Amino acid sequence: MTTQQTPTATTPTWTPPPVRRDEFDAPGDTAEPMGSRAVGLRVAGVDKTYATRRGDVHALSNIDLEVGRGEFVSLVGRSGCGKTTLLRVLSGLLAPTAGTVEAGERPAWVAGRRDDTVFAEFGLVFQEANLFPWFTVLDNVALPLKLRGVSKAQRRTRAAELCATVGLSGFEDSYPRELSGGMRQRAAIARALACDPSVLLMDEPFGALDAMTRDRMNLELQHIHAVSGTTVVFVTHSISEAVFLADRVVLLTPRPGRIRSVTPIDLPRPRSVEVEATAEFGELVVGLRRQLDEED
Ligand SMILES: Nc1ncnc2c1ncn2[C@@H]1O[C@H](COP(=O)(O)OP(=O)(O)OP(=O)(O)O)[C@@H](O)[C@H]1O
Repeated sequence: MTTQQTPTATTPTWTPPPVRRDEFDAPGDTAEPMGSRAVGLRVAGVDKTYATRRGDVHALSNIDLEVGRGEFVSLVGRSGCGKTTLLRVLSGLLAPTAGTVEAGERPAWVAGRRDDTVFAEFGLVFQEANLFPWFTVLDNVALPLKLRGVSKAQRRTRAAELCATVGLSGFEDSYPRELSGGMRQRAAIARALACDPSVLLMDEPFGALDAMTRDRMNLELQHIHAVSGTTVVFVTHSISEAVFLADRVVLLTPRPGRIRSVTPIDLPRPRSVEVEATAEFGELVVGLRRQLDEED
C-alpha cells in the first residue's frame, strides 16, 4: 500500500519567481502626473452618512480620489476614520449618500444607482478569507469562473495557474481547514484574481496574520500586483505595510472621514524587506505617523 503525502498546513517554501524590471513598469511606477495616466478608479464628491437609531453618522465627506490604472494605493487612518466605508462604497456593497464612482471611464455609482456589470469586474479580499470549507482550494479559486459559465476544463486550468501564481501549487486538492492563515489568504487572493479584475479591493487582508507571515505576504502581493497589472486599493492599519506596498498612501482623517493627505512613495521596485531599513522609508513612515499623531 502506498501512503499518499497529504500537504500540511505549513507555509510552503515558495518564493516569488524573479520578476523582470519591465513587469514593474505599472503606471504607479512612473513619475508621470496623474492627469496623463489612464484612470483605473475615479471617486468624485463621495459622501456617506449612516442613518442610525441614535442619529446620523457622517462617515465620509467629499472624497475625491483618482487611482491610475495599475496603480497601488494604500488607505490608512485612525480606527473609525471611514476606510472600510470607503472600500465598501468602491466595491459596490454600500451606496454613497452623494457622489460618483467610475471604473475606467465607466460609471459604477451614479446618483445612488449601481452598475452591476462594472462591479462584477472587481475582485474583493477581506480580513477573513471566506473560503467555502467544503470546496477544495482549486474549486474555491475556480468558483467565480464557474458562476460565469466558464467550462470545467478551462476553469481548472486557470485556477491551477492562479494557485501557482500565489504559491499554492501542490495544495490544489487541499481543503481550507488544511491550510495556514497565510495560505488561506493566498487562496482568497487567487479567487479574487480569477476573473482578471480591473480593480482589486483589499480590506486588511493580512490583519489577522503574524508579523513574519505578513511580511512574506507583502512580498508576494507586490509580485502578484506586478504580474497582474491590476489597480489595487488596499486598506491597512499598518503605516509601514502601506508604505512598503504602495505607489501612493492616502491618509484619511475622521469625523467625518476626509482625505487629509496623499503621499507618493517613490521607492524603487521591486522592493525587498531591506528597504524598510533605509532612511527614505523611515522618513515616509515617520511623516505619516506624525500626521496621525496630530489628530490626537
Ligand atoms: N453600518 C454602520 N452603521 C452606522 N455607522 C457605521 C456603520 N459602519 C460604520 N459606521 C461608522 O462610520 C464611521 C467609519 O467607520 P469605518 O468602519 O468605515 O471606519 P474604519 O476606518 O474602517 O475603522 P477601523 O479601522 O476600526 O476598521 C465610524 O464612526 C463608524 O462607527
